[in-house]
Amino acid sequence: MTVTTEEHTAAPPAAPAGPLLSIRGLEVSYRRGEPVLGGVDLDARAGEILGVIGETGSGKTTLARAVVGLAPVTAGRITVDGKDRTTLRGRSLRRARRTGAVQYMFQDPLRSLDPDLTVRRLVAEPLAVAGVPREEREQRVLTALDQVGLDRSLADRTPGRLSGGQRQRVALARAIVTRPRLLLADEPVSALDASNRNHVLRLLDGLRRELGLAVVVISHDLDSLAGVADRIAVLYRGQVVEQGPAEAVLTAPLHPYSALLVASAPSLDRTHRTDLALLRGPAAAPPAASDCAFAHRCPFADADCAARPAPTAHGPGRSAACHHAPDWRARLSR
Ligand SMILES: Nc1ncnc2c1ncn2[C@@H]1O[C@H](COP(=O)(O)OP(=O)(O)OP(=O)(O)O)[C@@H](O)[C@H]1O
Repeated sequence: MTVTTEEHTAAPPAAPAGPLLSIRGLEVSYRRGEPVLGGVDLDARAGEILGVIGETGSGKTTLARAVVGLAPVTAGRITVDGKDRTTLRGRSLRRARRTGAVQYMFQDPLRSLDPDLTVRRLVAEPLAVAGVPREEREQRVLTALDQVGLDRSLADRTPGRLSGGQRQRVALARAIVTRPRLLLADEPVSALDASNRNHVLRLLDGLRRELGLAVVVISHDLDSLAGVADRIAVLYRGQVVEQGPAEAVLTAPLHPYSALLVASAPSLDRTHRTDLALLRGPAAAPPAASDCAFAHRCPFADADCAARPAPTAHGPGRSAACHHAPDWRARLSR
């Protein structure tokens, strides 16, 4: 599949010195609830794919929604291209959304695409919202369809007459048609079969390279992030417990929870299969009151784990929030 950039002949904008997306100390609480995100720090650079992995309910969707101003941020700061988005309200928030510089691809394309609109209109909609002149829209729509490998002959179909993979491409075309700087893709392949999954992941890979996009791919499935993410952040109960280069996280996880995910992923486990029994086994006896999100499930928890572990650097761009990150692995072989 080719990803064309007919209209994007200009080189992608030079990558800014800092990250395109920067999240610091992000807290989100829904009304009367416990914080769903409790102090998240994350960065994504232009041209990079950041994978965010976590089990159901860990706060992945909330994280993406917070970036686009759809979740109640109670503390922290989110900047995109150096501009603070957490302070945007009312008209300035609507104006920022309309530009389409940050795009959020919803989890379920069947539910997020209006069933009565044709592909042409669905993809043109964000352009109309962004104020792109009508006469430019048709060409931009066709270019976006080409970019996601969707045959132009499908432009007059409605979502109900498309396959799951085609619908996901329509959602992707809608997301890139405004030439965003940042794309948040929420479970973009979870509803697809293996072949379509690979196509969509390759598309994301091509698009971020050719358009210089920062892409955040949210997934509960480590296998689908493995081939595409440059870096991976592991979310557990609203906290980033580990982040780092994908290869490092996947081959030598520093947090026991990441290790459990890696050892459980069918196509990933290479060396840690024997760890699984211990990692899945009964928790140690964590302190009665522990601020570590994982202590209640952790086979290595002890008195040290009463306090919440601060994310500690373990090399460039690598951190883990675990008191025992340096030593738990040694205990596996005992
Ligand atoms: N609008 C809301 N109001 C109240 N609670 C919410 C709301 N949206 C999400 N939550 C709660 O926040 C927590 C995190 O939900 P979120 O959807 O962010 O998790 P997730 O990791 O994306 O899960 P999944 O993989 O199942 O989509 C859950 O406990 C959920 O019930």
